[in-house]
Amino acid sequence: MSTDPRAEIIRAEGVTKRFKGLVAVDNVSFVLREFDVAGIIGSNGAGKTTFFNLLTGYYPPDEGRILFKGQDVTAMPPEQRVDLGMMRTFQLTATFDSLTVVDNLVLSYVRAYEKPSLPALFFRTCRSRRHHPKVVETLETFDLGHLRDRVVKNLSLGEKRRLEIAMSILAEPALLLLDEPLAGLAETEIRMLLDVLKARVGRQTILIVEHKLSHVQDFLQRLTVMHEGRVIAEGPCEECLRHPEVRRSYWQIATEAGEGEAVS
Ligand SMILES: Nc1ncnc2c1ncn2[C@@H]1O[C@H](COP(=O)(O)OP(=O)(O)OP(=O)(O)O)[C@@H](O)[C@H]1O
Repeated sequence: MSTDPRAEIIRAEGVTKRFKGLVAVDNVSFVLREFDVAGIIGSNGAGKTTFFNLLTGYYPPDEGRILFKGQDVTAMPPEQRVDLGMMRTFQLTATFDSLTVVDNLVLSYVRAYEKPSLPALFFRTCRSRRHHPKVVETLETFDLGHLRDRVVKNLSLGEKRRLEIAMSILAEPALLLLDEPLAGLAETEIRMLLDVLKARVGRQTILIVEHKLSHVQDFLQRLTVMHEGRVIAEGPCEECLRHPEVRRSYWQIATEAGEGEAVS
């Protein structure tokens, strides 16, 4: 029994997911508490994205269960989990590409705070919320002001990813899940995004799947390392990276992250 007084945000209990003969996630248990900022790493095919998909409801587990803020959500579809406060980004971005940047932010704001009917969302509410302080502040924080009226399909990958994360943070979800948020970004964009994420530490519960461990290591409080569907190490980053099985299975990424001495 844990003595940590912080509220539990998400708990996975012995979850397993099989694809035909392949066990993609193998009996994984995992807990995140309020304001934890945690990362999941693992080599290609380790099961990270499948585990994300189990947490967020894109797949039902074959075994085990998922609890969100104490509620069993194992059979709940993704959109209902979003309504409960679980928000994720994707490796490939998920934005409304035929709308402008500001209208994407407005949709995120309205969905999170006003929950209108769909026609109201598009025809009435949007225009009147373009100057809402939360929307304006988010444009500034994410350096999206100059792109405010740009149609999203004309943005670069980095700009789109920034927008997607801005949309998620604007909604202030109880749990923010980021699937490789830095993939495909230039160094300056990475630095900008990391500054925004660091500013959320202590204010938001965040789970990040990220290959570029060196970038996120200094603000992750906890790391979970997966290999062939299993959790092989969990705890503070340095401790995990010293773990013998991690050193065996994960040395390429650890080396990329500047951990060459520790794992050679
Ligand atoms: N829909 C699916 N159907 C069949 N097999 C799948 C499916 N999704 C994932 N897999 C397999 O499950 C295993 C885990 O994949 P997953 O994408 O979760 O790993 P990952 O750690 O996220 O890898 P990467 O870092 O390459 O994204 C892999 O062997 C993959 O081929």
